[in-house]
Amino acid sequence: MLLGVIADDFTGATDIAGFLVENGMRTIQLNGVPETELDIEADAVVISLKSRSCPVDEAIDTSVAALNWLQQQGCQQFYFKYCSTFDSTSEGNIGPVTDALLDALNENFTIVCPALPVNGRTVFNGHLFVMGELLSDSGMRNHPVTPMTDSSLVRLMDAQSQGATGLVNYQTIEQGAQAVTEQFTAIAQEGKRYAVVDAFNQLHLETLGEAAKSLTLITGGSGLASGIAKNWAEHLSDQSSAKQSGKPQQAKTVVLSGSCSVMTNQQVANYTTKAPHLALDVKACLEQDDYCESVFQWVLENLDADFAPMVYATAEPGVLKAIQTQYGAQASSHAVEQFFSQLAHQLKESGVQNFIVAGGETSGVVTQSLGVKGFYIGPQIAPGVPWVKAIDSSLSLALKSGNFGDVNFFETAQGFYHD
Ligand SMILES: Nc1ncnc2c1ncn2[C@@H]1O[C@H](COP(=O)(O)OP(=O)(O)O)[C@@H](O)[C@H]1O
Ligand SMILES: O=C(O)[C@@H](O)C(=O)COP(=O)(O)O
Repeated sequence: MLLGVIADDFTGATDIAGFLVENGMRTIQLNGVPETELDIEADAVVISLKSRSCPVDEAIDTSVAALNWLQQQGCQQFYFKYCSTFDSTSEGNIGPVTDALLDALNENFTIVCPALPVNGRTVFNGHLFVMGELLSDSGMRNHPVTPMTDSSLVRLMDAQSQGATGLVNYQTIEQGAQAVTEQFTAIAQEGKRYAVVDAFNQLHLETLGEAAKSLTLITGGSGLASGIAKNWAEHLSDQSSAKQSGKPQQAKTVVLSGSCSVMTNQQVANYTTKAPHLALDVKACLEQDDYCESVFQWVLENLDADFAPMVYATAEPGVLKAIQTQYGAQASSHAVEQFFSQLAHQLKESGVQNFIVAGGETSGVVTQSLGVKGFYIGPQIAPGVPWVKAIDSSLSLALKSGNFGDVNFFETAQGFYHD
């Protein structure tokens, strides 16, 4: 095993796993740190955690446990994968986890690279942009769990971490990998532990990948994965069969959407014109014991429609705010997550095999309730969203990050089935 990835949520994990596979690495994704011995044949292993918004101590403990396991498997380089929109709570888990991983590895320097230009996430002079808008002006300012109101990565990292942060801007990156590596050394010599790196196109990421070759720990979004995978090219064998094992089969399918992101709102609105759909009643989730049972029955009645039935909690910012004011942000999001967890479990028991899920946190609870230990990575439905197939059952999942995919995503995903 060459590369070990620690991802802070489930959609984030499938996102980077998809890019590693696309770039020739045989990749397996595991849900949490395995408790038993696993016989794995892979170039890269991605461990998905649910550590983006949990308490800091828990995020540190699970991340370091994942690192230890990956070290035991012989991994030589480690990648802490977080969101391309740097999603973190006000206290922040990205800084503390980065510090803990550096300490555990006995290293004193790493980079901070959330850029994912193919999905409109770019970094310019240390500021993060989403589709051309500053992060703090984008839909991310209204995120239900991790609202992002600052776009300066240097400021965010300084506020969350123990060390100081430097910047490698695009002018240096455009001079090539050698110049970037020298800048890393200069920043480290100033006593800084992290360098935020600019990147607003694929070429920047390729240069950064080359420059990061000798770093033991890399932190970032999935964009840098292609550059990192290329560094391992000479060690890789044929990997087409691994991609084949991740393909979904024609089977009963359901769409579950627990994301309130801007793109998911558009995708849900579009899909309601084509497929049976049911909007979740958050009040009923919180107060009515038999609510899940009634939604479950509705799904069963609609499984034979041309397009899979969709249950969604997805709401526009105004509606979401009203719900959060009435019931509390934490209580309502917890109730919605618990609802999807229970519903997914019941649907699996009744024979549904394909789950298309929107939302990172939502994907986390659904995957856990389905009891899947790990995945083979299949074809990409959209950049950063591959179909994945359970290693221990016939379940297939499409775990979509809130803002990924185009408006037809739910429909497009169902076009990948084979008999
Ligand atoms: N209508 C709603 N009311 C309250 N909370 C909601 C609602 N819809 C979704 N949520 C919560 O918002 C969070 C969305 O996060 P997530 O699933 O990670 O989506 P994304 O990928 O868009 O960030 C989840 O915790 C979910 O339960
Ligand atoms: O990097 C990204 O944007 C994604 O991989 C990701 O982490 C998305 O998280 P959610 O928006 O919570 O799905």
